[in-house]
Amino acid sequence: MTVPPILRVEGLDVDIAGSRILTGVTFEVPATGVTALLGRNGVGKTTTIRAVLGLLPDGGRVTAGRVTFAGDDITHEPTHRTVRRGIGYAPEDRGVFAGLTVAENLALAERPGHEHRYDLVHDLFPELAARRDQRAGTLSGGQQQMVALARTLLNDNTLVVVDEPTKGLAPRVVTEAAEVLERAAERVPLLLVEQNLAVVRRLARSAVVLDAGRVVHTGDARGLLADTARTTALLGVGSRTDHGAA
Ligand SMILES: Nc1ncnc2c1ncn2[C@@H]1O[C@H](COP(=O)(O)OP(=O)(O)OP(=O)(O)O)[C@@H](O)[C@H]1O
Repeated sequence: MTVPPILRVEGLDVDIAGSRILTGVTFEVPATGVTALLGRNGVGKTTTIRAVLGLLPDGGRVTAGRVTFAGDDITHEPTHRTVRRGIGYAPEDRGVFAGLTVAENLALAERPGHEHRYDLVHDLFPELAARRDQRAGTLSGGQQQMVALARTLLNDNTLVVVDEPTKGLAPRVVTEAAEVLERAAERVPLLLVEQNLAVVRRLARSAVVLDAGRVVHTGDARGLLADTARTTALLGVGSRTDHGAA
């Protein structure tokens, strides 16, 4: 029996401030494993995620197409309702409250009516348990990324969206982040925006590639990355490559 995708994006057009940013974006996220959303800088990866979550900036709107989550149309739904359906989101800027402790940052993410998986979070991130009373603003970038991920795993989400989790991290920390993402993906499907191709190679089963606001490739991630010429053509030589995910 084929398991239906957890997320389906069909023919999505998005305008921001009168400019067309996404055109006919169509892809599916399987209900298990990691799906990588790839592409050069500025091609529309974050906009795609934000459109799914109802988080487009002022002046941004979905002008055509449909987003379906677990079989339900969520296209024009407010973010709080979409999130309550079970989508966790770790944004690119991590969204950590610097003045609050680790424990307070986690508590803020608790969603009424959901089971809170502190057992899972402390198992995946023992360091956060040890640093529970430390202000989040004094954590390293890698530790703040852990807080952002931990918040998405605390509630029993059925999809977690992670935007550039390894950006700006030292190679050793990238490896740690990749390990945590790999373990998280055993529990919940991930839609992952990632420019470090070693991380993508390690984690992703399928890949969606955007270029200039359009999908230019969907399919098996490792097959794509094994084809150097195609990878270079689609992602450019400027993509961060094989640092720190081994
Ligand atoms: N608030 C906004 N106002 C105007 N244009 C925007 C806004 N947000 C995004 N854009 C434009 O939309 C396009 C896609 O941006 P987006 O951030 O989605 O790309 P990206 O693939 O995530 O890039 P990066 O890898 O640099 O994060 C860019 O041309 C960007 O300038």
